[in-house]
Amino acid sequence: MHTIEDTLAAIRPLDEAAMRDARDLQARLTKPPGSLGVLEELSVRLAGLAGTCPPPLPEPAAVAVFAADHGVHARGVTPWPQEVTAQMVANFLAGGAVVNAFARQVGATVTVVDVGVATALPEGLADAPGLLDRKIAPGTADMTAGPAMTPEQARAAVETGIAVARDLVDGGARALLTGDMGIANTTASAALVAAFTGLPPAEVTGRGTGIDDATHARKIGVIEAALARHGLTGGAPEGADPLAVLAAVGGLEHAALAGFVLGAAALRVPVVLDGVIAGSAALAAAALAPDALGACVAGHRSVEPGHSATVAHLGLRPLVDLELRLGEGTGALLALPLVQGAVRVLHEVATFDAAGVSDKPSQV
Ligand SMILES: O=C(O)c1ccc[n+]([C@@H]2O[C@H](COP(=O)([O-])O)[C@@H](O)[C@H]2O)c1
Ligand SMILES: Cc1cc2nc[nH]c2cc1C
Repeated sequence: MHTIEDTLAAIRPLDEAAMRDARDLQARLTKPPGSLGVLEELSVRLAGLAGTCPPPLPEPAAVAVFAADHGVHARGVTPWPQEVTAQMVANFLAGGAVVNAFARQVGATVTVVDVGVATALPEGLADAPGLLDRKIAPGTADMTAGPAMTPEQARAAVETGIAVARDLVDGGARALLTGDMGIANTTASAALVAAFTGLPPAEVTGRGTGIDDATHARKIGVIEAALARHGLTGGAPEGADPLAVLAAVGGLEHAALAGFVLGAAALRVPVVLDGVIAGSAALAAAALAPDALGACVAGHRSVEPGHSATVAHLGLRPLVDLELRLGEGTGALLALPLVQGAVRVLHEVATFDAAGVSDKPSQV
């Protein structure tokens, strides 16, 4: 059993010597210095994470799609019925969702982790390969009426995420990707972003799967009410326990994703984050262990305003910006070849010396 405490204790800063080696190597490769832009800094960071240069290629890759339902669904924050969470889990297991298509495109595996789906899965799916039944509760409670999770549920969900990260790495994965499925989870995400960044709900609440102006206004009001209920208006107070914030307004998938990020960081394996759900979970992970950010790569920039606020707060730069707002892990999967390419350069590109290429431009 890997507890939160063990995992936090194992998370260390990036290795400075490996990063120096990577910067030095980048400068000697047959390309103008800096010409790979953001990918150069990414390769340096992944060397620091691995503690060696070049770092291992981030492959094979594994997506974990954490699925759960939300009590706040009852407040009318999304047009979609709650049953769609279970129906999409069935679709993932049948290989018919966008996450499956994108995973096949890049050779990643998809593991669906039920941490809190409220509706029973269709007959015969309980034993499906690719499904982990780790249900902690049949959805959260309504965050406007009380805490979404008990402290025990929040802890169990974080430790489930840690265990899933460890099991995937034990199974050979060298890149972890976050995925999520949960009708109404953009409400919990926006509440977490507001709590961890201190920004007002009106600035960080988006339209999720697609909602009209009236529903959007109601969603903001619901988040304001939840924050007020839990003493989080204007942001969590200085010194607040991040686990308590997760329990107050988060989802079971958010807590599990926070654990997944912490688990990846403790194992020094890169974790490519998807959109606003993963981002809001990463805020919780970073509040628990700031050095966990060293393992995080922002795969893409989601349309959700709370996601831009999150990556700005965390100092992460999304690799892909395609106006996506799907979730499931789709944005992380699209970014994976960029992450792999960044590292492959350190393994395969010739140095000026070795290739006999002049390493200085002639003076003009
Ligand atoms: O990843 C994102 O940034 C993202 C943005 C908008 C929607 N989603 C997905 O849409 C679902 C939640 O939307 P909603 O409107 O029901 O809160 C959930 O299953 C998410 O995976 C995901
Ligand atoms: C159809 C559908 C697919 C999804 N995938 C992630 N969130 C989703 C929400 C809906 C509604």
